[in-house]
Amino acid sequence: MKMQLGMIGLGRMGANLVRRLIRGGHECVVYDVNPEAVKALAAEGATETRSLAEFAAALRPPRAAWIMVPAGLTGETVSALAEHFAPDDVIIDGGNSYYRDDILRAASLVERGIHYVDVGTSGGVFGLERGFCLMIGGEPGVVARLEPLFETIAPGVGTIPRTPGRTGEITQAEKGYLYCGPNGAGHFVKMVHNGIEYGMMAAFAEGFAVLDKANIGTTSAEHNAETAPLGNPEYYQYDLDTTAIAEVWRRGSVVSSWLLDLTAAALQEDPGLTEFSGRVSDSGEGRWTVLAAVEEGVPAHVLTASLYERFSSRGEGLFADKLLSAMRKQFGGHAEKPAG
Ligand SMILES: NC(=O)C1=CN([C@@H]2O[C@H](COP(=O)(O)OP(=O)(O)OC[C@H]3O[C@@H](n4cnc5c(N)ncnc54)[C@H](OP(=O)(O)O)[C@@H]3O)[C@@H](O)[C@H]2O)C=CC1
Ligand SMILES: O=C(CO)[C@H](O)[C@H](O)COP(=O)(O)O
Repeated sequence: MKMQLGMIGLGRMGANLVRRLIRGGHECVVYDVNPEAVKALAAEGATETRSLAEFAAALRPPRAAWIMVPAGLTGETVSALAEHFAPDDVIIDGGNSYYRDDILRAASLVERGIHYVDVGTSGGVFGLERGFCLMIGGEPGVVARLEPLFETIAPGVGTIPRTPGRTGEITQAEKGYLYCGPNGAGHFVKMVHNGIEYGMMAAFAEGFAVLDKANIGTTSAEHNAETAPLGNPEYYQYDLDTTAIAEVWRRGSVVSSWLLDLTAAALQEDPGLTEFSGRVSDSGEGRWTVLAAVEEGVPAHVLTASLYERFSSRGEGLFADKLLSAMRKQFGGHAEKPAG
C-alpha cells in the first residue's frame, strides 16, 4: 500500500529517508528551516512547503509526519507541529531522542488525541542504499497503520541468510524493522544499540593502536622509555600495515562487520589519520545507556569504559591526570617528565 508521509528536517538522515520513500512509490511532503534543502527534494518529487502550517495543510488526515531534526530541537518541533495537527494524526520522532522524553511527549499529545511514535533509526549516511534499521515504540494499532512506510525505509530481507532455526513467515525483524513496545521502547533499543556502537568502536580503535606500535623495538630512540618501559625490544620488531590488516580481517574473520568495513575505508583514505585530532564527541546515547545499566544493576564494563574514553579524548581527564602527577611528586619527589 502506498502512503503519504510528511518529513521535517532534511539533513543527512531526513533527506535520504524521503528519497527511499519516493523510490518506493510513497508520497512525501517536506519541510526544513533551510529552503535549499526543501527545494532539492522538491526537484526529486517531494511536495515543497515553507512553514509548519503549510506542511500540515498539505498532509491528508489522518496525517503522519516524521521529525528528523537535531535531537536537541525535537521537543520544540513536536510542540510546534502539534499546534497544526488534529486528533488521530501521528507524529513520529526518528531522531536520537532520550526515551524518557518520548514517554512525556506521548502523554502530553494523547490529551489532544494526537499519537506519538518513537523510531530509533540506524543506518547513517549509507541508509539510502542499504536501508535503515528501525526500532519502533508506540501504540500497536498506530504503528501497524504506518507499517508500509517502515517496510519501505527498512533494508528488507536482502542477501542476509535466514538465521538457522527460523521457520515460517518472514518476520518484521528479518525485514529490518521491529515493534519493540510502548512509547520509549524504540528509542530505548536504539540507545543501547549506540552504547554497543561505542564499545565496538573502542575495541577496534584500541586493537589497531596496539598493531600500530608493534615496531617500537626498532625505533627505541624515539620510544619514550619513561611512559612505556620496554624490556624486550626484540618482541616489537613488526612494521605492520594496519590498512592491509583491516582489509584482510574483512574476509572471513570473526571480527568482520560493517564497522570494520568502515574502519578499513577510513584507513585506506588516510592511513595516518592526519585529518583528525582525536577529540571524540558524544551525543548522549552512550551516557543514557550507562545510566540505564546503573539503574538496572547490570555490569556494563566495556560500554562504560568506551564512554569514558571519549571524555578523556576531549581532555576531560586533565584535572585527574594533573592530580596524579602532583601526588606522585608529593610522596616520591618525582618530577613530571616533559612529553617524549
Ligand atoms: N547522522 C547520523 O548518522 C544519524 C543521526 N540520527 C539522528 O537523526 C536526527 C537528524 O540527524 P542528521 O540528519 O544527522 O542531522 P542534520 O543536522 O544533518 O539535519 C538536520 C536538518 O534539520 C534542519 N532543522 C533544524 N531545525 C529545524 C526545525 N526546527 N525545523 C525544520 N528543520 C530543522 C536542519 O537545518 P539547518 O542545517 O539549516 O539547521 C537540517 O537540515 C538527529 O536526532 C540525529 O541524532 C540518527 C541516526 C544516525
Ligand atoms: O545514531 C548514530 C549512529 O548509530 C549517530 O551517528 C549518532 O550521532 C552516533 O552517536 P554519537 O554522536 O554519540 O557518537
